[in-house]
Amino acid sequence: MDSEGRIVYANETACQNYGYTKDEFLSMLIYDINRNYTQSSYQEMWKRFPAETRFTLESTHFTKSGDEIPVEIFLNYVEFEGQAYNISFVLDISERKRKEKLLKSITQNTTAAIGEDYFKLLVENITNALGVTMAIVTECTSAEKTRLRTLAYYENGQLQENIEYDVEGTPCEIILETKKPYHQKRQVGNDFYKDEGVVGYIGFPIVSRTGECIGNLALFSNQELSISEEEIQILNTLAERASLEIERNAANIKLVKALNEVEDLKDRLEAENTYLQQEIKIEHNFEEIISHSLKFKQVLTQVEQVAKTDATVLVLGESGTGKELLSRAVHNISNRKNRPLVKINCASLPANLIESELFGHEKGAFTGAVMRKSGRFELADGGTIFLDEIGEVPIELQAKLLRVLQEGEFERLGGTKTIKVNVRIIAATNRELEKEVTEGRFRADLYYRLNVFPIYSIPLRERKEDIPLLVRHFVDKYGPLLGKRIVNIPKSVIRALQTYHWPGNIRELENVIERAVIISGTQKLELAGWMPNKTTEQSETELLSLEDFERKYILKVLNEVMWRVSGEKGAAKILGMKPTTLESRMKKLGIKR
Ligand SMILES: Nc1ncnc2c1ncn2[C@@H]1O[C@H](COP(=O)(O)OP(=O)(O)OP(=O)(O)O)[C@@H](O)[C@H]1O
Repeated sequence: MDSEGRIVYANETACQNYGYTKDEFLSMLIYDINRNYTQSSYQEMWKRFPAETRFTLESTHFTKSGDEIPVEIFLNYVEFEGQAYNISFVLDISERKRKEKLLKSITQNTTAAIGEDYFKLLVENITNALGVTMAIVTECTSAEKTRLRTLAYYENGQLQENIEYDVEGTPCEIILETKKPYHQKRQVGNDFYKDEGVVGYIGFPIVSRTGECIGNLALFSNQELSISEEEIQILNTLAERASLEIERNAANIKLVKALNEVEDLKDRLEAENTYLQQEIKIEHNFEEIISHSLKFKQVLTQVEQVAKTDATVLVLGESGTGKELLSRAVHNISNRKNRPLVKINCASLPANLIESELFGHEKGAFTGAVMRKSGRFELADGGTIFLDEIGEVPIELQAKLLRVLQEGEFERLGGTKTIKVNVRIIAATNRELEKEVTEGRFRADLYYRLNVFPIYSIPLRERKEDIPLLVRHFVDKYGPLLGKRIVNIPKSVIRALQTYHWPGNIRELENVIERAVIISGTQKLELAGWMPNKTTEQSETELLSLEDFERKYILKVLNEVMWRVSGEKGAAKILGMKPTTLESRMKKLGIKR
């Protein structure tokens, strides 16, 4: 064409593509096929000549049938016989434009998607838009960047299972090293891909905010893979977005983890709170361990010694001797005193419930487990657990208990997650554990683990010198509660109490005093009908000769039947002997009314 826009020559291909004959062309102006031009804009363009002799433009051309075709025009300035001409080579770029349009639409299609969904949509849309064989988005599995894991993988018209692979020798390796896009139009330098029939490759680095290459976006093609600058730019933008999504994913994982931790803590606090509220309702008087007997002082010294350590403590002794009181004292003067002391009475729960009480359970672990529940070990984390009546723990559960003692870990019932706790253990029992071990009811290994620091709680009958103090203590405790002011505790009362052998120990004494406070009519403590028959009774644990035992038993029966020897309700009948035999036996044993 010339400077006026007149077409002076058109070749065969132009005629074919535009649908005009050569003659028709020669009578046409450039504006007939390029409707974007006005006379002045054509002049503007022409002004670039002759300073620039060749340049490129993108525009659209119309065919004779009215189709608008996107074109790339390579303009060339020539002078011929004193005339200036522009020779344009026109390239139909419909296909490229179509792809670009599709690629642009990916940005729109994926704006709403996040995380994994974004990656999936991305590879699917890219594969379809560019007509490549497969597309992947990957992430490095470690800081060394030797392996990549796909976050989404699309091939053969569908999403594939994610894979992980070594980067060495793959084109992805080059991207990770250079942090730049890498394009192989028709010659992928990798045997593996060749085997797969891959010839074209283009990959883009996925770079984190800190400038690190954390993965890539890669396209593989079984045909030559030509790609325009614009397409490269779009793909780069998509890779940038992928980087944000990878970071969002990582942040999400952290967030979910943190949320779970918060949930766990919340559960624990709630459970701890409920537990502590129950505990507050239970009355404690551990501040006051009443004693001045030397023997008991030694016990208290032991309590002090062991409290400072984290050692497991086993408190042994008869019922009612103050084992729980001592256990609480250990906790209260230990470094864990500001964390809870969590108690569980192993005798008060059915065997199947002890496990879930101790270790907690997951939702649905058994019928009725409608919610996840933390166990007492979790509640006691950082504090102390008091396992009362440890001798009652079913043998099946003892191994699990041993594991907590040894490793500090366990799983919730129905759960697989191992929970680690830092709990100090205090166990108490009135059973002879050694005997339980020999008889196979208690695991030896658990016994040795528990028996690290045994403390023997002394029976009251072995420290009768404490009785006056204890009586005073309980009188002062119950007097105000019962609206009584008892000032005087007669020596005779104390003496009577001291002659009794107290099988129920301090708990029994406490009950007797409470009752005495109730029945005392004056400011003087009265035992009323409690003592007479029992004061002289022998200790149950005392071993007697057969003769002494016979005497004691006959006396007991005689007392029961008001000393009637013969008759239906007489002692002889109960003892299964003739009245005369009983009388002579009484005589021999020196039994008189
Ligand atoms: N030294 C003491 N001073 C004051 N009160 C005491 C003392 N020892 C025990 N008691 C009281 O006696 C009662 C029984 O004590 P505790 O429950 O500690 O005994 P235990 O040995 O754990 O009993 P069991 O084996 O039956 O569980 C509690 O009311 C406790 O407060």
